[in-house]
Amino acid sequence: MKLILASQSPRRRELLGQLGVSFECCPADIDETPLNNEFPDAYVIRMAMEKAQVVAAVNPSSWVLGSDTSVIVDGQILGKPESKEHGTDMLLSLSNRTHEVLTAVALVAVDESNQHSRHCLVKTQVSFREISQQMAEAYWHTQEPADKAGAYGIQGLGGMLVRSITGSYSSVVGLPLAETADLLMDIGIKGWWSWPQE
Ligand SMILES: Cc1cn([C@H]2C[C@H](O)[C@@H](COP(=O)(O)OP(=O)(O)OP(=O)(O)O)O2)c(=O)[nH]c1=O
Repeated sequence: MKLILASQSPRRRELLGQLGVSFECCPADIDETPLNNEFPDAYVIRMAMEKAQVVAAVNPSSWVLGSDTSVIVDGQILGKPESKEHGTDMLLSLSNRTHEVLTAVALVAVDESNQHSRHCLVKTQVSFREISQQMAEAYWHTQEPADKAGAYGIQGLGGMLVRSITGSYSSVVGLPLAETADLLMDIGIKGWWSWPQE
């Protein structure tokens, strides 16, 4: 069965490519507003499922992979920043402490009237150095934080903010590779681990 990545994120495309699977991309446009009092775990799983479901609905008999990454601090869900002030405030709220990055991955397939699905949730702890107001503003002006949850990118200039990480690096960047490979193996999609050895 065909695999479709329900994402517009170049990082997710690159990460999924690292598994050596064949896939197409189709962005999923959904409302990413958390529900009232929605717990972070439930929120990211719901987002990943909805992204996969909207694309699966118009692509029957394909497996569709949706994913969502959010930064959690003091129980608050930090998505992507909406303005410079929002972005710098987000970053400063992460200064000199540890936060959690949650990434959910969902696989959905629709055939006739049945929906098949499975998902996983990966939690990673990230500890930041102290960040000054001046540093937060300078980082905002690099344009790197604008499209990233928590207003930073561990894989870019934002890497110098990170003192330590416990968990999955690829999950922080947007797609946990080991866990995604587990889900794909489970539905029989082959990656580089199945390539011929000649
Ligand atoms: C914390 C962190 C997040 N991110 C990114 C991963 C996600 O792409 C993004 C969080 O937003 P998401 O809503 O998870 O994803 P997206 O809108 O970029 O893509 P799509 O919904 O189409 O799949 O933040 C990094 O690239 N580096 C980081 O260090």
